[in-house]
Amino acid sequence: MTLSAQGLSRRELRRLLRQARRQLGSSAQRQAARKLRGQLSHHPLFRRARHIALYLPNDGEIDPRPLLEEAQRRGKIVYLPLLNAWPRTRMVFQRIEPGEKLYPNRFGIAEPRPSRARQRPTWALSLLLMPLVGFDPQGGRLGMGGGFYDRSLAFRQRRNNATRPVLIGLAHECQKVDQLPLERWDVPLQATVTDAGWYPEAQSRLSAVPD
Ligand SMILES: Nc1nc2c(c(=O)[nH]1)N(C=O)[C@@H](CNc1ccc(C(=O)N[C@@H](CCC(=O)O)C(=O)O)cc1)CN2
Ligand SMILES: Nc1ncnc2c1ncn2[C@@H]1O[C@H](COP(=O)(O)OP(=O)(O)OP(=O)(O)O)[C@@H](O)[C@H]1O
Repeated sequence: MTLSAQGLSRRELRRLLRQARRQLGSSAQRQAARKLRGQLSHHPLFRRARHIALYLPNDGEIDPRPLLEEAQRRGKIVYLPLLNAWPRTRMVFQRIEPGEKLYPNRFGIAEPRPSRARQRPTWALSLLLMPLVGFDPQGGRLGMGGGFYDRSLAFRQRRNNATRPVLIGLAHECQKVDQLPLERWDVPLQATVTDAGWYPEAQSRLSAVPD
């Protein structure tokens, strides 16, 4: 079942889709997280990426922690988003180590203590696995509304031949929408992966990755 976005504003879509993902119970969440790892962990995009950014789940988001642990086991370098104290609209990516102590940010999402030496510019990441509120099979993405990811990726608009990082959205199947209304600053995703599969479907067979 796919939700039709027709006639709905971004605000209304956010409310409906956040509600849908929050309604998933803890066993459904655990199963979705396991299936998500199954969808990605053997894929060349994941296997060949060395610098991978993920997130810690919030507000019913699909849980990428099994993938995060898999990446650490394989010796990859793992990054989490870190909100800047100033300007507050900026977000950077900072590497974390297994077992590192994390602290809640102003939204209650755990993040590492700021350390400039451990941050990597977004354009130098291999793979960015992004949280989202809604997606469409054409690469459209709807976020929480803060514009944090869009701003971090604005360099893509200026250099639209940039191949790094590969942008992949992670979501529950219930976050799929037929077609999202796009804004001028929206950066398209190369693919979205859910517990049920890849969108567009052909990406599941893709093997080339720039690094
Ligand atoms: N897991 C995760 N981490 C992330 C993001 C995300 O979407 N998911 N972000 C992606 O941008 C950034 C944080 N952005 C966020 C934006 C809004 C809210 C949020 O819960 N807003 C509440 C209002 C809370 C408040 O103002 O105190 C709400 O809208 O209900 C959370 C995170 C960085 N880290
Ligand atoms: N490149 C940018 N430069 C400046 N402002 C931006 C940029 N991208 C987005 N914004 C601002 O961020 C706000 C939120 O954008 P939008 O509703 O698209 O967020 P989102 O994609 O849902 O959130 P996120 O990117 O954090 O997941 C908008 O009001 C927009 O003005």
